[in-house]
Amino acid sequence: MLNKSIMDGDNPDLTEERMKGAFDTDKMAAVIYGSEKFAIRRREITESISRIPQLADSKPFSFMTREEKISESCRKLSVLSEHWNQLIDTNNEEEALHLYREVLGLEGHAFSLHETMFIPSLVAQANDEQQEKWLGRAKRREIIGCYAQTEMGHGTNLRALETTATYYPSTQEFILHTPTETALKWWPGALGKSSNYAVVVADLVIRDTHYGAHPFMVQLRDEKTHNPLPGITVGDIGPKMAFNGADNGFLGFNQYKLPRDHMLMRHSRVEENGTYTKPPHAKIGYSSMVKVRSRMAMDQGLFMVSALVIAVRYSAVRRQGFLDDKSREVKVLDYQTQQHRLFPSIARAYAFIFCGFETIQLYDQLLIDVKNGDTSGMSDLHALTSGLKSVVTHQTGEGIEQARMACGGHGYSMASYISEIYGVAIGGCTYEGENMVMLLQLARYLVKSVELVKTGKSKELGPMMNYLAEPDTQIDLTSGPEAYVKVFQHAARRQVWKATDKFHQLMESGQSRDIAWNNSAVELTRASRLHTRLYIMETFIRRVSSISDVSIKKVLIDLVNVHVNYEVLDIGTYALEHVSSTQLDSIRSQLYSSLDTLRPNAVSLIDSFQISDMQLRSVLGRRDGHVYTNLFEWAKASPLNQTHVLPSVNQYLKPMMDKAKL
Ligand SMILES: CCCCCCCCC/C=C/C(=O)SCCNC(=O)CCNC(=O)[C@H](O)C(C)(C)COP(=O)(O)OP(=O)(O)OC[C@H]1O[C@@H](n2cnc3c(N)ncnc32)[C@H](O)[C@@H]1OP(=O)(O)O
Ligand SMILES: Cc1cc2nc3c(=O)[nH]c(=O)nc-3n(C[C@H](O)[C@H](O)[C@H](O)COP(=O)(O)OP(=O)(O)OC[C@H]3O[C@@H](n4cnc5c(N)ncnc54)[C@H](O)[C@@H]3O)c2cc1C
Repeated sequence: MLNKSIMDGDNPDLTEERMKGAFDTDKMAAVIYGSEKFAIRRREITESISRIPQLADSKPFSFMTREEKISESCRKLSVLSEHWNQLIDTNNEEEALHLYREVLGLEGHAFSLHETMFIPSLVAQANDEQQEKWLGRAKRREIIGCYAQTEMGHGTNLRALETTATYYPSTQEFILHTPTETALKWWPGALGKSSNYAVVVADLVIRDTHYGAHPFMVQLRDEKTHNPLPGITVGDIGPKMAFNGADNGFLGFNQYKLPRDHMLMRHSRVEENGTYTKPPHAKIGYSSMVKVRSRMAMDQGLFMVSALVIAVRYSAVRRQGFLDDKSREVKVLDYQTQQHRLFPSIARAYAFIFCGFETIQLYDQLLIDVKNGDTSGMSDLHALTSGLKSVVTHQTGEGIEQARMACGGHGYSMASYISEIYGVAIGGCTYEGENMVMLLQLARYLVKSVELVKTGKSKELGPMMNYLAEPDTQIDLTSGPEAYVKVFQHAARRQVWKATDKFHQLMESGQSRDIAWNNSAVELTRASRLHTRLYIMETFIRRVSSISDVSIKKVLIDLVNVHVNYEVLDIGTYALEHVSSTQLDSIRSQLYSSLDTLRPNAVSLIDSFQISDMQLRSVLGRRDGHVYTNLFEWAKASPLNQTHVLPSVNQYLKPMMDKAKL
C-alpha cells in the first residue's frame, strides 16, 4: 500500500485517489520532515496522543467561546504535564512543537510564546549564570514566560520604545517604568493572563544616557497566587481576528524595581558601578526575532498545507457537474480551474518547508558562531529571513484563501476550519516584523550588494548574491527547471539594479538618503520579493535534485514543474523583458500539462504531511472523507440547536409577529 492512510470504510472516492498515488507516503513524509527517524517519531507521538482520551477536544472547537478555548487548552496542558516524558524527548524542539500542534492546534495557548520566544531568548541572551538560574525552571515549565517587546505606540521602530530600565548604582537596581499610555507593552502572546515571567525589552538608561533596546528577565506575577506583583499592570488586549485561544496582553510598570543581574547579560553588560559594555554586534539583542523568522517558512508552509489537506480531500469527494461521462457527476478536483487553484499552492508549501529546514539550520549554526564570538553571519541571515518571512506569509495567505474558495459554500463554514487557519496564518504578515518593513530590510542588503558590484568588490558578495554580478544570457527554456531559475535571476537582477539606480539617482538629484529611500521603496520591495522567490525556487530544485528514491523524486519533479511554470507566469511582467510572449504561451501550455500530470498524486501529496484529524479540526478535511454525514453531525452540535425555540424568539420575534397579526 503506497498511501498509508487507506482505511476500510473511508469514502470510496478518497480510497480511489489513494490507490492512484504512485509513491509511498511514509517515504514522502521522511523527505518532508527531514529524516525517516523524525517522520516515524511524529507518527508515534500522534499515536500515543490518541491513546490518551483526555487530550481530545471536549467539544467542537468552533462552538467554544474564547474563555472556553483558553480553559480547554489549560486543561489539556495539565493532562500533558502528566505524560510529557513518555510522549516526547523533551530536549527535542521539533517533537515538542509537533506535540503542541497535535494537542492544542493553532489558536494559541499558555505556552505558545514560552517555547518559541521565551526559552530561545534565555538561550541566546542570558549568560551562563543566568541560564543556570532560569533556563532549567523554564524548560521544566515551573514558570511560564513570554516575550514582551511591542508597545501600543511602537512595534516596528524599536529605537523608539518608551519603556525605560534605568540603572541606579547606589541600589544596584534597575527601575522599569512605563512613562506614557503608548509605552504600555501591547500584543505579546500569553502575556495577559498566563505568563508569570517575561523577557521584557526596554530602553536601557544609565546616568541619563540612553543605550536603546535591551532584554530583561522580569517576574510579573506572584508564583503562589499568580496575582500581578505590586508596580505591575497586566491584562488581556481583547478578541482578535483569530488566535483567540491566546491571551495576547498589555503590560505597564510603575517604578518597578529589578535586581541588576536581571538584565540578560550574555552580550552586553552593566557593572555594579554602572559601567556599560556594548555587545559585539549592535543588533545581537534582536536574535529572538531572527529565531522566529527563521522558523516561519516551515510554520507557514504547514499552515498552508493544513488548508490544502482540507481543500484537496474535499475536492476529491465533492461531485458537481459533468465532463465526458454524463452518467455521473465529476469530482471537482478534475476541473482544470480547481487544479490551477490548488496545485501551485501544494508546490509552494513543499518549497517553503524545504526552505524552512535550511533557515532553521542556519539559525542554529549562527547561534553557535555567535557564542564563539563570530557575528559575521548575522546580516546575511537577517536579510534572508526578513525577505522569506514576508514572501511566505503573503503567499500562504493567498493560498489559504484560494483553498477556502475551492471548497465553495462549505469552505465558508467554520466546519471547514479554513477561516481560522487563514486568520492565524495571516497574522504572520504582521508579527515578527511587518512585511513591507522586512522587505525593506532585505532591500538594504540588496542595495549594498549592488554597490559592491559597482565598486568592483564582487568577491565580497554574500551567499546567494553572485547572480547580481552576472551578465544576462540567452535562455533556453527547453533545458529544464534551471532555465526557469535563469528567468528569475534575470528578472530579480534587473529589478534590484533598477531600484538601486533609482535610489542613487534621487540622492544625486539632491534628495536626502531617507527621502530618496522612501521614494524608491515600492521598487525596492519588488526587488526583495523577486530575490526571495528566486531563493525559494533554487532551494526547492536543489532539495529535489538531492533525493535518491526514484518514485519520490519523480513526483517531486512533477511538483517542481508546476512550481517553475506557475512562478514564471506569475511574474510575467518582469519575465517579459527576458522571454518572448510566444515563450510565455508555451510555458502556459506546460503548466496545464503539468497540472494534469500531478492530478493522480494530489491526494497522496497532501496525505504525506500526515496531519491528524485531531490537529486539523476540520469536518470537511477529515481523513475518512465522509463529508456530508460529518457535516450534519457537526451542525447538530451547534449550541443554537440544543433547543427548538430560542429564548430570543419568545422574547422578541414572536411578540413582534403577533403584534403584526393584529
Ligand atoms: C503554531 C503557532 C504559531 C503562531 C505563533 C505566533 C507567535 C507570534 C509571535 C510574535 C512575536 C513578535 O511579533 S515579537 C515582536 C517582533 N517585532 C519585530 O519584528 C519588530 C520589527 N522591527 C525590527 O526588527 C527593527 O526595529 C528594524 C525594522 C529592523 C529596524 O531596526 P533599527 O532601527 O534598529 O535598525 P536599522 O537602522 O533599520 O538598521 C540598522 C542595521 O541593522 C541591521 N539589522 C536590523 N536588524 C537586524 C538583525 N536582527 N540582525 C542583524 N542585523 C540587523 C540592518 O540590516 C541595518 O544594517 P545596515 O543596512 O548594514 O545598516
Ligand atoms: C498575532 C500577533 C502576535 C504578536 N505577538 C507579539 C509578541 O509575542 N511579542 C511582541 O512583542 N509583539 C507581538 N506582536 C506585535 C508585532 O510584532 C507588531 O505588531 C509588528 O512588529 C508590527 O509593528 P506595528 O504594530 O508597530 O506596525 P506599524 O509599524 O505601526 O505598521 C503600520 C504600517 O506602517 C508601515 N510602516 C511602519 N514603519 C515603516 C517603515 N519604516 N517603512 C515603511 N512602512 C512602514 C507598515 O508597513 C504598516 O503598513 C504580535 C502581533 C500580532 C498581530
